This record gives sequence, C-alpha cells and structure tokens, in this order.
Amino acid sequence: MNSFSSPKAKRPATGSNALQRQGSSLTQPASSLVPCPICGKSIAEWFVNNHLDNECTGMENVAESLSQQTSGKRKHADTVDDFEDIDGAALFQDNGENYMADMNRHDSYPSSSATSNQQHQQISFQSRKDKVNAAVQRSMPLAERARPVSLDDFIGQKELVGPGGILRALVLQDTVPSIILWGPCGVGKTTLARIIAHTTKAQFKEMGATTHGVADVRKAFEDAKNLFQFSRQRTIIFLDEIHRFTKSQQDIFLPFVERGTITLIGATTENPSFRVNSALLSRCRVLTLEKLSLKDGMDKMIRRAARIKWRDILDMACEQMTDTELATLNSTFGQNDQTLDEWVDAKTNPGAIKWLIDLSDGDGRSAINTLEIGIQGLSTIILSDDSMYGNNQKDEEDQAEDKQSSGVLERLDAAKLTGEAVKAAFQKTHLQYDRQGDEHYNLISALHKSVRGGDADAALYWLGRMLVSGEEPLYIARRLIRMASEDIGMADSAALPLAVSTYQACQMIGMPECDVNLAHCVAYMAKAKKSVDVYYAYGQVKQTVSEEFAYPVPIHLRNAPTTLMKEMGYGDGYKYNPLYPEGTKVNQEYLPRGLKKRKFMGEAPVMTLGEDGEWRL
Ligand SMILES: Nc1ncnc2c1ncn2[C@@H]1O[C@H](COP(=O)(O)OP(=O)(O)OP(=O)(O)O)[C@@H](O)[C@H]1O
Repeated sequence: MNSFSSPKAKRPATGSNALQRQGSSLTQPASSLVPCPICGKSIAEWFVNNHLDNECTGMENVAESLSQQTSGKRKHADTVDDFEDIDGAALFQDNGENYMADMNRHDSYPSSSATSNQQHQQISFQSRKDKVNAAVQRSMPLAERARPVSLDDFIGQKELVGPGGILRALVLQDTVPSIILWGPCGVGKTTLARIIAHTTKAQFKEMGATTHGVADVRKAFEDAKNLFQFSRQRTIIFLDEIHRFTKSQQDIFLPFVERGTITLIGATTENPSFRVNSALLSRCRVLTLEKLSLKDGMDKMIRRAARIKWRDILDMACEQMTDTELATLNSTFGQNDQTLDEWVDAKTNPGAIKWLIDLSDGDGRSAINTLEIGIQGLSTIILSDDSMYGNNQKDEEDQAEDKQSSGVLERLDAAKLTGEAVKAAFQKTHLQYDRQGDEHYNLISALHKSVRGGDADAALYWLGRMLVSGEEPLYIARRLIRMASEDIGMADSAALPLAVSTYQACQMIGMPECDVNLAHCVAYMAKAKKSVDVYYAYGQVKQTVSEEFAYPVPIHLRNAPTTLMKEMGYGDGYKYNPLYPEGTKVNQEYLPRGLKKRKFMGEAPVMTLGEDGEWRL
C-alpha cells in the first residue's frame, strides 16, 4: 500500500478523480443543463427533481456555477459558504442514497497538460444538511453503526445461522417461533433479533427490561393481540435482558405466547433455567450463542467497523485540508491502482486486530468500542491545529510552501492503529467501564471473594482496579466492614475494628492517601483466619423467625419490674449466673419452649474431601 507523498514533493495532478466519500467516487457527473418546466431557469439535468421539490428557489447559483463550468469560463462562488447557503442544493439522489455533490471549482480551467503554475484543484463541498447528517452519524456508537443488517455480515453462531443452521431457515422463511437467545455480552443476540426484524413481514417491536417497565410490555402484548385480531398481522416482540423481569412478572407474557399470535424473542446473558419462568421456558426454544472468535471472522467484523471510523476521520480531515492537499489526495487515488477501501484497511495494522480479538474475550461490542477509542485517539493527533505551521525550525522557503499545506494530510498519512494503541485504548475503556453498571458489582464481588479465599495478592489487585477507575473509597470500606463479620467473624474479631477504622480513615483523609489504608485492611483481612459461624447462625435465626411461630419469652427470663409482675411469676426460677461457681454452666434454658435445644452456632455446613477426590457437603 502506497502512502501519500508529501504535498511538498508532489505536484497536483490533472486527473479528474474526486475523493470518494462514503465509499463511492464522487466525481461530478457531466451535467447537461435543461430548462425548468416551471420557472424556465437552466438547471443541471440531475438536479431538476430537487429543484422542483424546493419550489424553484435558491438554485440559481448551482445552475450558474455549473453553466460557467461547462462553458469553461472562470467563475466560482466567492466562499465555501456561498455554496453552503444554497442549503441542500448540492444533494442529489443516487440509487436511493444521498450523496454530496462534489462541486468542481477551478482557479484556472483544467488542462490535460498542467504545468507547475497550472493547478487543477478539486474541492469537495458538503451541504449543511449533509454535514449535520454526517455529524449525527459520527455521534452514534461505532458498534451500532457497524451492526450487520443481514445474515451475510453476521459472524459466528454457525450452528444457528450458518448453512443448514436451525435458525437460518426459520429466518429466511419468516417462521421464527418464540425463542430465548442465551449468550454472553456482545455476541449478536440483539443483532440477530434486528436481522429478523429486517426480514420478517410481521410487525417488530423492540423492548428492554432496562428501558421498559412491566406495564409497557403488557401494553405492547395487548396491542399486538389487537392487531392480530383486526388485521391478522403477527407481531414479534424482542425483549432484551428478559432475565431482569422477575419470574412472576414473566407470567404476564405467558398467555400471549401460548396463543401463538405473538412471537417472543427474549435475550439473556443469564442461564434461562434459573432466570426464566419455567412455564415460559417450556413454550420457547432456547438457542445458545457462543463467544466470538477469530475462527468466526472477528477480524472481518473489526475491519468493517474500522472502515467506517477511518472514513469519518478522512471526511473530517478533508474539511481541514488546503486545496493543494485535496488535489494531492485526489491525484494519489487517481494515479495508484488502489481503492479507498484498501487505503482505509491499511490504516489498521494486523497486530491491532489481533489485540482487539484477544482483549475482547469474544465480545464484539467490546472489540469495536476499543477500536473506536483507538482510532479516536489518533484523530486528535491528525486533526489538531497545534502543528499547522508550528515548526519554528523551518526555513523561509519551507514556511512559504507550508502555506499550501495544513499538515493534516501528512498526519493522516502517518497515522496507523497499532497493537500498542489498541492496548492503551483497551486500558482506557476498561477502566472507564469498571466504574459502571455490572462491572462495578463484578469488581467488588471479585474483591470480596479474593478476601474470603485468602488470596491477598488478588484482593489487592481488585482493590487497585476499583480505586484506579475512580471507585468511591467509602463504598469499598463499607464492604470491608461487612466482610469483617461475614467472613472472618469470631476467628479474628480484630478485623471488625480495623475495618471500621479504615472507614474513618477514608473519611478523614480521602483519596489518594486513603488507598493505603484500604490496602492495609484488605491484606489483613485476606490473611486473617476465617469463620462464617456467626454469619451462618444468624442466617438460620432470620429464617426461623420469619418461618416459625413467634414463641413467647419463657417466664423465668422475663423482666419483673413491678410487684404485680412478680406476683404473676415473671422471673421465677431464673438462676443468676454469677452466683454459681461456673456461671455459664448453670443448667438453664434460654430458648423458648418451641425451640428447646435448637442449635444455630457451629452448624455451618463444611465440605469434606471424598476418597474419589470430590468435595461433598
Ligand atoms: N455475530 C456478530 N456479527 C457481527 N457483528 C456482531 C456480532 N455480534 C456482535 N456484533 C457487533 O457487536 C455489537 C453488539 O452486539 P449485540 O448488541 O448484538 O450484542 P448482544 O449479544 O445483544 O449483547 P448484550 O447482551 O450485551 O446486549 C453489534 O452492534 C455489532 O456491531
């Protein structure tokens, strides 16, 4: 893959290739002018429909500029804004897509034998509308923009959607039954549902347990039922994260799914046997999706996404380029037999793709998010202004030539997404990700389990991950107080005051200083002896209290502050322990009669290692 030669060294060429935007070459079509049937003005043939749609207003500049261009006279709009002000005028329809018309502006008319002082410059203009559309597109997450809309671009899950896969035929025949898609994050559950939406004749409705309440879902089911009754039109309801509805909430879907008039596609990352109502489960087929891999074509998925992002950067870079740079860009593509796709592909090193696959752990979204952050990082270098004319070491001649150049093209040319850049981007996204949603809970859970397992190194690592990602230290300290009683308990009662002191230390000195207080406490607790006796016993007590009869307090344990109470026998028979030589050994019942001799402490179950090497309760 050739790169652009430096604008300084390259003479703008006379080729007529304009820079391709959005993947197709946008050379201005040869325009013949025709009279408008309404206003009579001369309008480019390809533009007549837009002109009529816009009630024959504001199009004169276009017609004029084109007419000047075709007649070979020197004439152009004074500024780029002149063109932009004819908002929408530069739009034309091509195969159903809006493309930006590339208005050719010539300081001197192009000649096939351009000399050093005859420059043919092709300059791309975007209408304001296009710019807004492009900006809106750019603001969407890359993973969303790269989401395939057909099975052809969907990777992996061959068992389901590959040739002969069970789901493939059902999708193509539009006979998808109610299903639950079960698989880890970012493997294509939502994507698959949306592909079904694209292919089915049924109405498709997408809902999610995080965005819709159970009442919304019930209403959607009711609406779907009515639609079917009135028009026989089926509805497919896609319910993302179905496991977040409780099993009793899931009961609501049951009658609708049962009648078969509504197709439910549920998606879940949790094992449906535990998280989906069994009655619903028996009416849906569970389809399992696997993590994505290189074998599945993750590299192709990443390349598709990378193309989209690099084209964004290229578009933005074009807006900052000088005429000379644009001409260089145009001529580079014209002179070399390389397509824009090849050029874009070469901007992402194979090493970067390998790292993206390795680090994403089979999660397509994570791979594309990291890719996006990586390319975004490079774009700040490519598009920044600081090096525009910034090298003070350059001699005067250089500086004069530099005015032909914004430097953007050179920086764009040099930029490549490498494995190192991917690792840095992953680090950044991951640490940001750590603070949010499930990952926040996953990390505290990993910390808690490492302490419980006595692995001080792992516990310190998870603590570090939380703190570096900006976790609130008091949140961690509160959890340590809980661990001190839950996991260490009576085996080392010093853990509780240490945890409480750690909480106070965090309150007193805050971050970053309190990190070492937390580390001290975490390491101590990981190494401390453990006992869940109290924790387990108290769990049994709570269960007993909630499930069993509220037995009265035995009469001998009752307080007798008044004479009447004494006469009623309160406190009778109570043995005051200190009066006895071995006080606590006094034979006296403290539990109510219904729970006599009930044991809570010392009852925590313990696994034993069998002769076959298996642990059993
Ligand atoms: N099998 C796939 N083929 C192509 N692209 C994929 C695939 N799986 C995921 N992607 C990419 O990752 C993004 C996220 O995928 P999707 O939303 O389908 O994941 P999901 O399994 O529904 O995840 P979650 O459970 O987190 O919602 C998609 O927008 C797409 O860009």
